[in-house]
Amino acid sequence: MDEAIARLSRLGYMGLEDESESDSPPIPEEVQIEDSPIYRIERQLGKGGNGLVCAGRPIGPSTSSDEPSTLSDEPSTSSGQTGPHAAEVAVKFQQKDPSGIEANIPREWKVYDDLGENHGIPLPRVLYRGQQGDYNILVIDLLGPSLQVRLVDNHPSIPLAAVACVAVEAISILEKLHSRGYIHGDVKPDNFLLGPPGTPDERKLFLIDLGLAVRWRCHSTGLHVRYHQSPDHFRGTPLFASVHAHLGRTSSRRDDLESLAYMLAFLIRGQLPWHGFQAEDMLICKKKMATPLEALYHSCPPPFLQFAKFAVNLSFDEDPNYARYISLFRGMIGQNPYVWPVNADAARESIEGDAPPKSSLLRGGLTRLQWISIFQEHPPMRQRIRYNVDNVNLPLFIEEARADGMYVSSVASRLNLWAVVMDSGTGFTAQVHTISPESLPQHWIREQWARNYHITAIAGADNGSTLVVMSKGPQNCRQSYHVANTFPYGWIKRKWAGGTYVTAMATVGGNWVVIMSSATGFVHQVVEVDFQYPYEGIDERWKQGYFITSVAATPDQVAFVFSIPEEEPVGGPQEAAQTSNFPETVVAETWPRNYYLSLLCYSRPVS
Ligand SMILES: Nc1ncnc2c1ncn2[C@@H]1O[C@H](COP(=O)(O)OP(=O)(O)OP(=O)(O)O)[C@@H](O)[C@H]1O
Repeated sequence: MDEAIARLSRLGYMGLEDESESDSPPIPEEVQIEDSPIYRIERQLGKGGNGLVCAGRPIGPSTSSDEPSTLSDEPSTSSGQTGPHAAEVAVKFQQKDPSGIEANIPREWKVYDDLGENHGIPLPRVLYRGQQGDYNILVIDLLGPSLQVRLVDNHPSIPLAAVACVAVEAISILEKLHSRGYIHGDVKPDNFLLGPPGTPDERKLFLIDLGLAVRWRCHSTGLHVRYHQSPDHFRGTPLFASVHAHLGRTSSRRDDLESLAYMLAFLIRGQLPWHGFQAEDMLICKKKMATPLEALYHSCPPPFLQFAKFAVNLSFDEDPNYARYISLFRGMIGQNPYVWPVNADAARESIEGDAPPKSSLLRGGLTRLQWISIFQEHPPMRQRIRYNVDNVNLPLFIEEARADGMYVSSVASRLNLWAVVMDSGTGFTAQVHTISPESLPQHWIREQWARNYHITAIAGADNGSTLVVMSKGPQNCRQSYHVANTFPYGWIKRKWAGGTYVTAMATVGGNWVVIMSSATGFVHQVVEVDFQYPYEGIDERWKQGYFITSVAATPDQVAFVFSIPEEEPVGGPQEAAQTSNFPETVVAETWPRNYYLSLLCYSRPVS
């Protein structure tokens, strides 16, 4: 993904001062780019993470007699005259990359280019663009106030029907943008503007700011982009971003619609339950996931809740049923939409779609994670499993199974008792284990490393004690571990770059412990981190050929590591189960099919 377009921890509101302001070169008093007229910069219209937008008035003639080249079929709001009565334009200043490393063309320009002419989306027309001094400058149609200004800042209580008008128009605009292969990526009240006051467009809704727009459909193949998650990559405005955006998932059409659902709740309520943690985008994400939609839309007319349910339950590459969403609001707009400050043309245009609502909801508040077990097909072998084992009985069980030719393959902990999986198909030739009462037994691990043992399983108890299992064979490897109180994705990524992969993972007393090894037999690895069981991420990764090779969870967060093995593993696809009791009955059902428990993890339910 393009790093240059990521905007972390953005303020999200026009009017808040940006500390970097003083470092920016001064905005020119006059602008002339390419063959444009000379524009006098008159006043600031808004300020975003990407630059400054000002009103400009043409005061001198264009150096060319040609009309400005236009990129849209929308009616012009500029008259072509110069002087005090000439129509104003909006001038967007974006500072050039001082390092000169980034190509000096803002992403937004490329998106406008790609959309070409006659795109049919209500965006401001691009009149001119070019560079002057330290700035990339885009001259576009001047529009009117944003929804933030028109409906929130200047309107103590917005009629619900007016918000319904916004809903239908915004859904229709997003549908048009999506149909051109793009998603907006930053849906929020600041980015929807009404037309200029006093013009026929004054109640028409426009979308601005394509700075974070990305393609959801590949230009050349027409295929949906591939699913991926980079947990450290956030783009958008935290207040309105979808939970998938917070979690660093590849953007798709559902993200714009989920942001729109939050925007509508914001217009109705004037704030959102996660207001106040703007900088801490992961806290916002947690709060979003923990807030039932029924609470978010409490005492709102049902169409808003219904739309939000549709939006947050869309899967990654599902086609949104825009016509159906619009039809939800039709009854609210009433017979005479002209009384509202925003047109609702889309409510009249659309016809209701037929697709029934999905019955299985992907989200609706936090799920209580408990036992997560992963099963893998394997040529017939012996497997023995014990759970609720205390520190005294653990060595006895392990010795007994060892005497029968089995080694520990996986361990987990629940309520300070251990669960142990032992089987005859590990390929290990020797094994040792220890229970350390507090944190990681670093000294013991180093001793075993010196004896050519490697960490092959690890579990942590709530009381901080750690069970570490180290094994020999079938091949030697170098290992390193990392302990952190947040999921250490940055460290993992750095180690991936050095050719090592995650081979074991646990959480101990709230800390993540991750073990990475060389010579793993993996050729690629990705992670899936979520605040609930990531059904969709697991399915997508399985479809892409990955296998789950590690899993661990805190009470409210779960991380899966997926790997592509060097050699195709023997056996069929993996299976995963999520159960509140120890998965004994699942095991009883899978063993006769030669599916064996390969990974196990327990997450304390959230109380
Ligand atoms: N064509 C326009 N007419 C009138 N005002 C505009 C226009 N374009 C932008 N603005 C004002 O400037 C603000 C910032 O514009 P824009 O979102 O394009 O900039 P940005 O730097 O990409 O912002 P952000 O980081 O918030 O996305 C808008 O919220 C709006 O108030």
